[in-house]
Amino acid sequence: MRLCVPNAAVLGLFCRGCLSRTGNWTSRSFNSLPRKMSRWNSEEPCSPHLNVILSLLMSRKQYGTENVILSDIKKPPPHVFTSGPFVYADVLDYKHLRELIVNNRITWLVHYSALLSAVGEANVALARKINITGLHNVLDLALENCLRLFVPSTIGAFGPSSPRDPAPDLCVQRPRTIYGVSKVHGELMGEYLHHKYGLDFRCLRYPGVISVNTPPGGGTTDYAVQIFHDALSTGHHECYLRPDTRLPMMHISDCHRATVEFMQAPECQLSLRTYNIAAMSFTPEEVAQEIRKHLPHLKVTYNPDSIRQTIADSWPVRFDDSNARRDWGWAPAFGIEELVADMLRSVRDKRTNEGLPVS
Ligand SMILES: NC(=O)c1ccc[n+]([C@@H]2O[C@H](COP(=O)([O-])OP(=O)(O)OC[C@H]3O[C@@H](n4cnc5c(N)ncnc54)[C@H](O)[C@@H]3O)[C@@H](O)[C@H]2O)c1
Ligand SMILES: C[C@@H](O)[C@H](N)C(=O)O
Repeated sequence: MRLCVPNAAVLGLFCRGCLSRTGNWTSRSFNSLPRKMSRWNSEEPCSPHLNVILSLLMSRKQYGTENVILSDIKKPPPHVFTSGPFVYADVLDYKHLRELIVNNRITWLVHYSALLSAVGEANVALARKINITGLHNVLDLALENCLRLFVPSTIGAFGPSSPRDPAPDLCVQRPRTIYGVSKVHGELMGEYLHHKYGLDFRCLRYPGVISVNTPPGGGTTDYAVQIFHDALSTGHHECYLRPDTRLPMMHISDCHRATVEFMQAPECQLSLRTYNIAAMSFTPEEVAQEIRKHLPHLKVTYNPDSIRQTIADSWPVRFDDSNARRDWGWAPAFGIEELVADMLRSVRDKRTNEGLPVS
């Protein structure tokens, strides 16, 4: 049995076997790297993405190393490569994806590959290709091979005309980014194929995900990861959002647990195919204040970037996740205090292990 988690802009996992029947999960990440990640990704060509890597490693613990196949178009770091099956897979290469699914008897597919919000605006044609054409490939293959398919959506699937505080599961969705448009398209296509052909499509709208292993991927919420690295290196963070910009956020371990719990939930418990999940909402100033409880010297200056500020201003400030809580028992473990303490500990350990100074 194998679970495959393709990296939809983040993760690609293939899973051998059906979780519900066998308890085995195989994951693969299908990550295709935009040729021009320019200002966001340039210095981290080989870094693991938070969601993908962590999810994969944890999934492997739970479902068996050989049962989760990770994939990407980027070379993985050594510890990922040696942790279990890893294959090259481009979400735009339909024939190769099909070969991987057939040859490995994949039963679950987690599709993380995508270009995120800010980098998508910088390269709309590529974002359209990866986020929409890549998704169509994955949907077709899931249907053809009776796979259970997970595709993450995002707070970015909402726009300025959506209710923002809180945003419910079902409401007006008119996002103003190609990223958001592609995510709404994914939600609707998956739900259509579920209702028309019985595809076991499952989708969670993630808040901004925070992890020590996640390098900036060109998202609007990237600052909430970078601030921890800056706090422990230079002690100064320059934020590209205004200090009062409130956005929903989540610790990676809650994000991963939500995904696994949702994938394991019996179909009869699901009243929706796309759910919001929430944990906390904070502003740059609030997270800086919480960090200062541990590192009083942290200095934050603000230099709003018009593209990312406009995107953030169009997104929800809070998510209503009451349907996920009611239907399949979703409950986050991390609030802002726990998140900040854990991130500072993890970033400190990472820097120490890499021989870097810690401020
Ligand atoms: N990180 C977050 O805060 C967040 C929030 C909400 C939703 N999500 C969703 O989670 C998923 C992962 O996000 P992330 O933060 O890890 O993004 P990321 O930018 O860090 O990773 C994207 C991955 O996609 C891969 N990729 C790009 N083109 C590909 C192709 N042609 N074939 C295969 N792989 C390709 C890249 O190599 C990269 O590893 C995305 O679908 C994103 O929309 C992320
Ligand atoms: C929110 C999410 O989808 C992603 N982190 C972004 O900012 O684009």
